[in-house]
Amino acid sequence: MDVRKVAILGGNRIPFARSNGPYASASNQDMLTAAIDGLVSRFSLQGERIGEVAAGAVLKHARDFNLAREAVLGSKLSPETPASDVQMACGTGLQAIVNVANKIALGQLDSAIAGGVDTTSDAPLAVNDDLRRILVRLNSAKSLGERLRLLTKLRPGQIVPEIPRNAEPRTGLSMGEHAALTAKEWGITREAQDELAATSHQRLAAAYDRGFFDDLMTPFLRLTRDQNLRPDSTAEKLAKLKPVFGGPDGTMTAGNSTPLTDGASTVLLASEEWAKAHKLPVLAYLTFAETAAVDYVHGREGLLMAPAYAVPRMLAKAGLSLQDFDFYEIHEAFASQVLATLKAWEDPGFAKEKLGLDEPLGSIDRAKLNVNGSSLAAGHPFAATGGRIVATLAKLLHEKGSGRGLISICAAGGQGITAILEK
Ligand SMILES: CC(=O)CC(=O)SCCNC(=O)CCNC(=O)[C@H](O)C(C)(C)COP(=O)(O)OP(=O)(O)OC[C@H]1O[C@@H](n2cnc3c(N)ncnc32)[C@H](O)[C@@H]1OP(=O)(O)O
Repeated sequence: MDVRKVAILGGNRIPFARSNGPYASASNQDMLTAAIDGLVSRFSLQGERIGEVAAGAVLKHARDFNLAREAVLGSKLSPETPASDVQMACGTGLQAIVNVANKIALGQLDSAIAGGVDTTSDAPLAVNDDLRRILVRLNSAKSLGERLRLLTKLRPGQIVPEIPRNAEPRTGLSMGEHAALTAKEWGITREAQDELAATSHQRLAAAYDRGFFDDLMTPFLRLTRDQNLRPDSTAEKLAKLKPVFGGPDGTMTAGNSTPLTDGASTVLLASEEWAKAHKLPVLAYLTFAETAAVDYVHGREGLLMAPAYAVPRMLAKAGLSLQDFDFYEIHEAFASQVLATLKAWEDPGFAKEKLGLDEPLGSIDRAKLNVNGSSLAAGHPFAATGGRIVATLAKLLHEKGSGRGLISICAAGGQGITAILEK
């Protein structure tokens, strides 16, 4: 069977909002539907039966058991468009894109929309296990007596809801606390983290100023730009913030960590034939992808270091070196995570002991890293980050007219997902 090329035709996102800000009353469904409808109007897809929509959210209400399908039904796409949910923590958006890309490559789909959404404002609250069991049984109780018997089992302590923590269930540590351990292990300085964060804000602001996002974004609830963006960020200003992870001597602050964010993103992918039939230019092709997972539970590796393993595997399959790229899109979960990953790739010991390589991957040209800013400035609505990055990189390659870009995204659960886009 011939494997077909997978074309990226465009992306769309709503501006990202800070948690409990302008999108506080919006649900995942509202935001994902808006991100899909932005693509629909930009690419004239009203009533179109797309091959498949794949999307997901990290924090999901029970009512959203197939969030992607509900968003399709709320959108202007044909209601005959199939849809499925994907979950890989912060890798969700890119995993959804890779899933449909593989189906396009195999000829199972001609067109697809993939993406993700998250809201920490509308996070689902869980109820105590005992209370849940009682409520489920109450729902099917056959008599008043049975209902009363069940209600007498309720205890006041069971009524308090459980608020989801941004923490790893197997260690109890938050992602920030995990990242702080890795920052210490790799000797990542506060200055380097603040410098990276300031650059992210300055580059995102410059990209807005030159209209880069004009055809990648649809305003939502009156927000027209990422709310977290502070164009006047400098390393000097960031140096004044107090540590939030890693104790009083920690190097991680609210400025060099991603904020809790609400938002959604989508990407339109297709076969070359479908793109041609719809007279749509191809921005870039998705050519390789890889996933990796690390054992952070027993302390063998840092929670967010899996991309450091996925990238060398992907490069080996692609026959490329780390330096063979025009753009590097490394998701800035925390500035320290990006810097630890870059340091690992430069380290001969890591190459030998962890990757089984004779030589380290080497360093990258930092001028090519996150050239239009990344998650520290834009914010990070977990599952929406993959779509933001793919849409940004595809457009960068289209503007350049040729070249290759590398994507690297760390995810909770000790996982990582990476991809290569080419023009
Ligand atoms: C999920 C996966 O699978 C993988 C991943 O991506 S891991 C990453 C997941 N994401 C996270 O874990 C989110 C981590 N972030 C957080 O928990 C919170 O944002 C945080 C604890 C870091 C900070 O929360 P907060 O205290 O509410 O932040 P916030 O009030 O906005 O900022 C604190 C201060 O810093 C200042 N500040 C923030 N950014 C700044 C900047 N760029 N320049 C100057 N000042 C800044 C704010 O103005 C504020 O100052 P004041 O106290 O004087 O008002």
